[in-house]
Amino acid sequence: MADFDCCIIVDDDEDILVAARLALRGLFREIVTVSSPDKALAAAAGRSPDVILLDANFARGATDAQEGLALLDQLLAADPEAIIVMITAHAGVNVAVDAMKHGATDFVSKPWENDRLVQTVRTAAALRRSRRAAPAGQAASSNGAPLIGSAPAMARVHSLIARAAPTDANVLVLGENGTGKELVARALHDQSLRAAKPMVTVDLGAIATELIDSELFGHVKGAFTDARADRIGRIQAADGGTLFLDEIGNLPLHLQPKLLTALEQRQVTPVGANKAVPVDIRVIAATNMTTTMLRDPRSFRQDLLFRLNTVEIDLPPLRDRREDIPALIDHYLAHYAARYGRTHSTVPPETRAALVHHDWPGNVRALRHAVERAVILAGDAPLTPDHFALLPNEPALRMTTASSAPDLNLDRVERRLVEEALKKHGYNISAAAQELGVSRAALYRRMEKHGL
Ligand SMILES: Nc1ncnc2c1ncn2[C@@H]1O[C@H](COP(=O)(O)OP(=O)(O)OP(=O)(O)O)[C@@H](O)[C@H]1O
Repeated sequence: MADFDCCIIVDDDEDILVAARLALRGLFREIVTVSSPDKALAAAAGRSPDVILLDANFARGATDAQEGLALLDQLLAADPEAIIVMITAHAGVNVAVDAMKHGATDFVSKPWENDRLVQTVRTAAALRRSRRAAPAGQAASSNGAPLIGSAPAMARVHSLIARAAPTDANVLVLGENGTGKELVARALHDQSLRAAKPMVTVDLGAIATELIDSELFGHVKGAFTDARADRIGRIQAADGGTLFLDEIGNLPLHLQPKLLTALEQRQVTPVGANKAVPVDIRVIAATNMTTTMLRDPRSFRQDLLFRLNTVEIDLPPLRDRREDIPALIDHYLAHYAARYGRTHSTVPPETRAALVHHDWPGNVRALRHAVERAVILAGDAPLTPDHFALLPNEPALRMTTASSAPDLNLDRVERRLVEEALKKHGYNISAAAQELGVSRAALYRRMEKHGL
């Protein structure tokens, strides 16, 4: 089941169109490729795509991205909510910065790694989805999805967001996977004085360790074997706006002093460059590390922590705020019923009780997936706990026992393995993905598939 509806890819290079289509086909029900700028507007107008992947340069040999930026402006004028990811290439480092300033959501540099392309586009598409999901007036942020929750711990979160957002203070968001850390980051940015500028996300759990340095700080041509062109770092791309460092706990210890220096001196030096570039950013970081792990200097430098956590927002796990579960169910029920053309408007009381009683180790993300799955499976019949495929609260998962024949159903075995890996690693997605031998993005796909 593809996660999103439609992606439009605009590029004059057939090879890029084919490569991008192949890489992204698992994410979208429909992928439309367009090879000339003049057809892009019509393609977008008719479809309301989740993401438009847009090449910066069309005219052969052009590197100044004028055509791409002009088209970016036109697409955004036609749909100010459009989510556009710019494809930048041999162009100077400024193209990515310019694109973000013109309103692009993100950028990918050619040649890309498929996993990274998928991750970037998935994040962008999720942003589009959350913008659409926000009913007018309910949004916690000007254009983000609503952060639902009125339990006392959430009231504190809302109040901290409101107070911290308009300041330039760095914010550290703590919480288990799926508790809404990214949503909080988005709300902070949207309610900040930097809202009109980009929020650039770096998911440190999704980038291979050896690439983090150049991803954050950029590099100059020739800095290392694969550095065939200058590449802008994400810190620089966030200039004027917000840098969201997701899964900051995955920042390798040896790069922590470099980030600290960049934050203190407000400048970055791309790998291989001899000149620093000034940057003006506000940093929001998030992690699922426990406070104890975070305060352990063997895993995290305390001086960097001190820089990042001027304000700390602690998101409670869903099992500690069960009173919010009914509102979350209703919200996602309305959302998915509309999406799949179903008539469900409520969840019967006994089903609701089972959902409130469930521990939700995957937190709100898992609840959201469970509701989507139930809406799909139930058709127009009343929703029962079975439709939500809840696993017992106390895990008693056994692969096989001597007395029972092994269950070799591939789908169920996969679900069990994913579930076991998640539990073993306390729902740390990066660690579970590593143990399973798949990328983080691939693990997310399987979690969604199995409603975990
Ligand atoms: N309070 C909430 N109200 C509505 N939806 C929520 C809430 N919290 C989380 N969600 C939804 O749950 C999903 C996961 O949220 P999000 O990505 O922000 O979590 P996260 O803590 O950043 O997860 P991870 O650590 O795994 O990256 C998203 O689809 C988000 O919209």
